[in-house]
Amino acid sequence: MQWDDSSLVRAATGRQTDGPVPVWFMRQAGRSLPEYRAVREGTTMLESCRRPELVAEITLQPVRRHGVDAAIFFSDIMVPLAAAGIDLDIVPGTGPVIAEPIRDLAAVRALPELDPGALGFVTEAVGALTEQLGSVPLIGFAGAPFTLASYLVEGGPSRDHARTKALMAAEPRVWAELCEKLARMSATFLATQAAAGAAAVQLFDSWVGSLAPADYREHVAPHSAAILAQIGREHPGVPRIHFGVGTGELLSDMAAAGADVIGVDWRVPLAEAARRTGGGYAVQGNLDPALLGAPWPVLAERVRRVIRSGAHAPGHIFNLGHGVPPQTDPAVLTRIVELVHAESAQLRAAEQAGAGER
Ligand SMILES: Cc1c2[nH]c(c1CCC(=O)O)Cc1[nH]c(c(CCC(=O)O)c1C)Cc1[nH]c(c(CCC(=O)O)c1C)Cc1[nH]c(c(C)c1CCC(=O)O)C2
Repeated sequence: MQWDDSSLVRAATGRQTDGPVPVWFMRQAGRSLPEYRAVREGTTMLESCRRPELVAEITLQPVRRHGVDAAIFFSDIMVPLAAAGIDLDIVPGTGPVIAEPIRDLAAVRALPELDPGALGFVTEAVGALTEQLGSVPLIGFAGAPFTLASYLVEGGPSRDHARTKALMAAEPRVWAELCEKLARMSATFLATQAAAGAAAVQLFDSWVGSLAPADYREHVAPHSAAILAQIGREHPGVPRIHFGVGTGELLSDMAAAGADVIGVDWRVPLAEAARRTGGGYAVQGNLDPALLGAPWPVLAERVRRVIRSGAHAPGHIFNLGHGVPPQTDPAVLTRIVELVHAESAQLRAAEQAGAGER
């Protein structure tokens, strides 16, 4: 495939070269960029996601500006649910809001299925993008069932996911049926992107870190695994990144669910994440986004620390530990890309030579 030799796909599949570590940022497209705010003006989030030309433009903006090694498809984890006909909105400053929260079997059974034909706008945008991106790989993505279910059950964003966890514990069969439906929608969304040319995919289980490992294994992992397995079967050349926040205790289970790359937030050093997942997985991360406002010398040293730690995994994709905060000065992101490109090969080699001596 066209992107097999890209630094991103090589790092993701255990074929990292001795060249620079690939770098991209979660939420690299978005409100930190003035050019994003300009083109989004007057168009709602969901409507923006349905316009292929706008999606392509927004996806390309951070690639042009920062020189990152991958684009991430501009969309949202809620887009396939909206395309299926679930009544929801994405409210600026709040996040996804569901008109009628899903809290019982009848509501789960009444949820529509996603017709792949309803995702024509995705196919069109990904197709246009893969042409315009040339050698730069496009990352497709979807939300994982737990994170999607949390929005559906709570009705909107939530800090503790209390209703979601209560439903999972008290009504395991309702929960399973809900997650099976969501897994089918996300798998369709991901497979559509991969079929149209995405070079890699990321499954976002952003809020799953609120679960204990036993609950994750019993009630969540099988559903995420079904999505990752379908991509592995249908698109064997497309590496799968599996990411969540606060997942230090879940990393090995999230890797075992069928990932090629384990996404790590800032709480666990990458070398430790590699150890917890048995040393066989590439890692992605994990600069603390809170440090983007720190003075450059401080930030630069943290960037170097992340690169050294990532050298202990078979592959490393540099990223933040979570998304770019909207107030970020975009010039700082460009500077990080330059630093990773200029210094990572040497830092990695030195770290690996040092590890060999110990
Ligand atoms: C939990 C989640 C959502 N959406 C997403 C996740 C998982 C990633 C994560 O953990 O952050 C995934 C997502 N959402 C968006 C992307 C696009 C690509 C990129 O990363 O650059 C991706 C990968 C665009 C977006 N999705 C959203 C925006 C902001 C909308 C705007 O600009 O008006 C963008 C650029 C809206 C959204 N959608 C969601 C939230 C929490 C928000 C923010 C609400 C707000 O603060 O306004 C749900």
